[in-house]
Amino acid sequence: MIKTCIVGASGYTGAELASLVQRHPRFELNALYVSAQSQDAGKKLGDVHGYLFAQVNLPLTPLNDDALHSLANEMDVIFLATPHEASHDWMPILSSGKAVVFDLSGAFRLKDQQVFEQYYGFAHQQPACLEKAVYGLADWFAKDIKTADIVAVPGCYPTASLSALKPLHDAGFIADGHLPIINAVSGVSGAGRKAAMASSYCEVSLQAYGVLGHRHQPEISAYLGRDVIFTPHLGNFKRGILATITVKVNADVSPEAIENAFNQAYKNHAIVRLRNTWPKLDDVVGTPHCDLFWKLDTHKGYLVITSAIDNLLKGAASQALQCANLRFGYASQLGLVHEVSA
Ligand SMILES: NC(=O)C1=CN([C@@H]2O[C@H](COP(=O)(O)OP(=O)(O)OC[C@H]3O[C@@H](n4cnc5c(N)ncnc54)[C@H](OP(=O)(O)O)[C@@H]3O)[C@@H](O)[C@H]2O)C=CC1
Ligand SMILES: CC(=O)N[C@@H](CCC(=O)OP(=O)(O)O)C(=O)O
Repeated sequence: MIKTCIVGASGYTGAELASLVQRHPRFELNALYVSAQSQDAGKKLGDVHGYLFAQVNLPLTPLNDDALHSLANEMDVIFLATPHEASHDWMPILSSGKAVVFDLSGAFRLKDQQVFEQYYGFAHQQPACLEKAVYGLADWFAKDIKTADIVAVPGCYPTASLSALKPLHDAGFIADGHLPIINAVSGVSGAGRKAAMASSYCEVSLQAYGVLGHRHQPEISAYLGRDVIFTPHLGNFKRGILATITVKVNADVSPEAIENAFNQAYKNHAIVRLRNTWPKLDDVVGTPHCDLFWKLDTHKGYLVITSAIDNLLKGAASQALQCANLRFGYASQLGLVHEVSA
């Protein structure tokens, strides 16, 4: 069994990861960590998150310097479900041994350090780790993930957006001079578990935020290979992201060609489902899937695509596990979806 630990296990994505690893046929959940100051220190994870009651009984251990140093050689896999700053600071130690590190934060996704500082508000000081980090968009970068020692698991909005746009960009269908327009709504769990005014129950009402300045815009652009307009919205529901994306396509692009491009991109990818109707959040929440559906206006040359994911699963925890599966030589969906017989 592959020895696995989760740092930041009391948070929303960390708890989902614990649940997935616990049920996985090849990974073994060995330890759960929280910060040295954690209010949840010493509690069982199943007592903190009721849905894991009697399922995950490991305690939440405060992480100290000694543990940090030993994890790198004791573990085979370390999942970091921690704030960007903590992942940034700890990565050199955690990645210095045999463990492969899968970081759910944004600390190692953007290769351009100036852009990183502009969007994350602090200077990147781990250039060697940044150089080694591979972007973990599992259904697109499997070849690189299979040999990586550090995997930067994508953000939730970039996962929804790139899954929809990459087949079109790579096929050369997107018209030059037109930026894809991404409007996406996320549930409040995207903001994490800690209390904050903006994500407080009575304060949340459907609203755009981070307009023309959200850190996921450069992430989407960097891994798509072209600029985009990205507008996130916060919705008054707990989980899920629905992204509606409008793209101007070249004049000769037919509905059949688009269908073909999506079919080619996702054949043998059980996690991405090409739907025959507009996906709803309820179709994907609690699942590792990304659901896609689209329609082309052949007269105007505009394509509208809808992409739906669970932000805590395909947008974070289950995609991290897809990456770990790939890295250890398994099918990316192992432990995430059941095989369907014909
Ligand atoms: N929520 C989402 O939809 C997504 C989140 N992400 C990213 O994943 C990471 C985790 O997100 P999420 O689970 O939502 O966050 P939460 O706020 O829910 O959880 C954060 C976890 O990290 C721990 N933590 C906080 N501060 C520190 C610290 N200084 N050192 C060590 N541990 C710390 C917390 O425990 P404690 O405070 O008890 O120590 C908690 O276990 C973040 O980087 C986030 O940006 C990525 C994609 C989607
Ligand atoms: C609703 C909400 O607040 N969502 C988060 C995105 C969560 C995510 O994908 O996390 P990374 O920070 O790891 O990129 C936000 O907009 O900041």
